[in-house]
Amino acid sequence: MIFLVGFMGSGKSTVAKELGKQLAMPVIEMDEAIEEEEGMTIKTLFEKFGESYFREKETTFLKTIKADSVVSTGGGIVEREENEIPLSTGKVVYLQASWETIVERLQQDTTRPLWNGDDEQKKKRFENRQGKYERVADETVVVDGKDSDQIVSEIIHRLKG
Ligand SMILES: Nc1ncnc2c1ncn2[C@@H]1O[C@H](COP(=O)(O)OP(=O)(O)OP(=O)(O)O)[C@@H](O)[C@H]1O
Ligand SMILES: O=C(O)C1=C[C@@H](O)[C@@H](O)[C@H](O)C1
Ligand SMILES: [Mg+2]
Repeated sequence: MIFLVGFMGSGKSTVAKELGKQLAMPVIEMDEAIEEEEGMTIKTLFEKFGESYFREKETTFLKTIKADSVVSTGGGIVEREENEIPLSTGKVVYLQASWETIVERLQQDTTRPLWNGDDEQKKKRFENRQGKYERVADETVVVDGKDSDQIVSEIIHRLKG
């Protein structure tokens, strides 16, 4: 199992697709799976039931993953300490993006419920998460200025070595 972790916009979904292809492994997109299960977008889920409801679903879903796969986790997977147990059953790869890269990529985004409010609030969340991603990571790959092919090659190289 390979778990990709990182902040919103770090490229987990994009990289997971390519990595799955190259390693011939199935890809699990946690956000999409939860949206399917709940029959609504994450944005609506947050609006209707709040963040803690979503976190509950996220933890439950994470625990059910059994197949050897590339898992694109939600950006907030490190918000709950108990998620570290299922994460530790696989290799955790942290896609580390700078604040500037995240802002550039998500400038126009309106789909992510926690990508709202003022910049200071968003940056605080970003900074607060850094240590948490590092704590769960087996490998950290810096993604700034790299395309997804480069990132995928680097992940494969690291996991082999
Ligand atoms: N290496 C890259 N270089 C440039 N743009 C990228 C790269 N990887 C992803 N992107 C772009 O950045 C945006 C966010 O990428 P993506 O959805 O893969 O992030 P994510 O980590 O899955 O985010 P979330 O945690 O919110 O699901 C997308 O518009 C995507 O096309
Ligand atoms: O960073 C976060 O807390 C989130 C990231 C997304 O992947 C979604 O899981 C959701 O929007 C929450
Ligand atoms: Mg994603």
